[in-house]
Amino acid sequence: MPAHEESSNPLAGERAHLAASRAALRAMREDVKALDIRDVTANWVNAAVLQAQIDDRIKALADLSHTPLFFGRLDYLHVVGAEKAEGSSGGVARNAPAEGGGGRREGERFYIGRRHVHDAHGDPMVIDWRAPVSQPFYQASRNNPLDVAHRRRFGYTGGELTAYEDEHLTDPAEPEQTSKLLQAEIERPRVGPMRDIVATIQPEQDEIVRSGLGGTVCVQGGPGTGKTAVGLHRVAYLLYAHRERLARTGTLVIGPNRSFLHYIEQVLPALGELEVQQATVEDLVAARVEVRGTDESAAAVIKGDARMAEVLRRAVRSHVTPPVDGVVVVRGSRRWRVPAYEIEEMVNELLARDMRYGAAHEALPQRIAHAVLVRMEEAGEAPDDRVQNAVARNPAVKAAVKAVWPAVDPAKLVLRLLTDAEFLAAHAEGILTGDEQKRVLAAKPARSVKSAKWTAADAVLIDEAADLVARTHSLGHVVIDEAQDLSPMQYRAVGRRCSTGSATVLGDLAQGTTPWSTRSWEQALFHLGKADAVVEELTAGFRVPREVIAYASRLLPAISPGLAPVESVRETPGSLAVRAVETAGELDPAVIAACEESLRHEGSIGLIAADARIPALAAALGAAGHAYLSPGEETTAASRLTLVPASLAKGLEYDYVVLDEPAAVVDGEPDERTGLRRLYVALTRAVSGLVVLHAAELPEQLG
Ligand SMILES: Nc1ncnc2c1ncn2[C@@H]1O[C@H](COP(=O)(O)OP(=O)(O)OP(=O)(O)O)[C@@H](O)[C@H]1O
Repeated sequence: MPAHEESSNPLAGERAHLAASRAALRAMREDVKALDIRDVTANWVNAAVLQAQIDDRIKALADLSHTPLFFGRLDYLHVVGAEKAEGSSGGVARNAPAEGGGGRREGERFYIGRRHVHDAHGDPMVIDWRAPVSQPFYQASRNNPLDVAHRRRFGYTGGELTAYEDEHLTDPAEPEQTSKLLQAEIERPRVGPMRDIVATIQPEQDEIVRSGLGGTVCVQGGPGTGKTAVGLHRVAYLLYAHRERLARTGTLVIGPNRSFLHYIEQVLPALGELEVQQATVEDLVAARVEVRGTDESAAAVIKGDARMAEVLRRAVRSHVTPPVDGVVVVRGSRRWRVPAYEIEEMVNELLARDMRYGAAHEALPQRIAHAVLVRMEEAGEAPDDRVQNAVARNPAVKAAVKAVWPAVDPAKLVLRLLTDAEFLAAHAEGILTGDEQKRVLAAKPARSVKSAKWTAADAVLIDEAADLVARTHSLGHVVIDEAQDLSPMQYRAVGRRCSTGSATVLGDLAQGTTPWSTRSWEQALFHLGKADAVVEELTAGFRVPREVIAYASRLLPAISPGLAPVESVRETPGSLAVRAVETAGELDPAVIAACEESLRHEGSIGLIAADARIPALAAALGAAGHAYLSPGEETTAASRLTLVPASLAKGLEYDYVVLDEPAAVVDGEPDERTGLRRLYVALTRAVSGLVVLHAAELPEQLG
């Protein structure tokens, strides 16, 4: 396009670049589809593997009509060095800026989007937001323009490019303004699953997203500060910057429950990342036993306490017994004897090493066999490796190992600890008080691993024991969302899944609602095995309107003294209404009326209530002819109302929230502080408006 056209009608110029980029993406896809792999693959296994990779690539190259191919543009002042321009996936979109009147080519222009697109010559048309050259799109400011003369943000309606917004960062005459496109993005109604925020990541969020793979980052942030969004974008970034390594080692996102995982599961695919596992902590540890029971909270707190790790370590090690007799191995006409004291030395040496119990169990027969071989050599024989292996498998050696260092079954071990008071006492001595021991002992001891009613906390203990026996496989990176709710033992379970990798820990101390919830991030990171992690804080709120967050923040002194309230970026006057009804009987009709009022607006509606109130409200909604969804079910334009038990509200958001009877939400928890925290979570789910309805008195802390 000629330069004069660009300057006289910028939108047309940008649309032309969009159309050309789309055509280029289509061509890239066609190229991959046309690949003929028959000649390059030697056998059908290779062919199948290659074909699967090609299919993934075709999927990744799809042009999604509702996700804009690019959302920003940077015009650099100078030519960008190759090392900065190149991300791990190769080239970058580099176009010469339209030549001005003098036709002088200066810096370079980059279009920034979700993925890399190049034209038929391999020249880039759109560059990935994760490439180093894209970072100034998020970070450049008037104070520090990072060599960017001109930043442009694009606005879309449907799939159409309809608006743009310019900042001339090096022009002192241009006044500073907040971006209307950012504001519009934040206020866009929230129908459907969680969306990516790639076009509007804020500078302090970007810093966390791009922090290196080597280190663990912990983010403390109040409701709606973008912790979940940041964690998911960080995975996408790491997969871009370290794709090969992470493809080998794997990545995992941990969330509090299934409905939450459903809510977030679309974000990574929208960013082109399909290979990230998602699970709850229960999913991770429940692979070994089926969880069918529940604990009293006092028992669960003790089982989740880090001291249990030491009890388990002692219990596992207690299986090692000093040898009484030596070993006599008979081979042919000869007998070889390894005396007890020598086996004891081997055992002591294995105990002194930082070795898994099971690995030592495997090593001991080889050590004994080696001692036998030494004797054979001394006697003039010339045994080889095969002889050593044969000796290691000799029944006498096996019997000795069984007596000295027997195999340990993790589930059986935990079952014994939880059912055999003497066994527990022997290993918990000096660690758990007598009272604590009584609390963890099962009321109705099960006979077998199969018949036991394992609880979630038991499964974590078994996982710990299993790790003492055999090292748990570590992934390359793990993101833990709503981390404040994990027990120390759960942190350990997650920590061993990233022992050789790194983690992103996301949470809010004020939203901890488990009896064992995190009191300080330093402690949590210690249990995770990442004590050297940095703790960052996010304070700008992108969800909850100012009035609503101010109301909810009245609870902070009671639930998390010392935490600063979130600074909302959203001024929405009239977003909060608190209404009292005279009698309990009037509550349900008033709640239904408030839902109907909210339904008149665009966007999703969440009716949040104490878990115990859900059946009554479900019936009332039904009687009034309103269909409703459960949390995690996707809202659509046709079906926008979700009935949310307070216990499942964490992490979710709705455009309009109707909150039923706060006192019942508080009373639904075992203690007042947990109740108020649950209420804080419920009060902070609304994007546009919150209506609080109550027949009972409001908790005084809200007063
Ligand atoms: N930079 C941003 N641009 C646009 N929207 C954003 C940005 N950051 C966060 N948001 C939006 O704000 C909302 C809240 O984000 P998110 O759920 O990640 O917050 P959170 O800190 O995890 O909240 P909670 O503590 O309640 O779980 C989401 O709708 C998210 O898309």
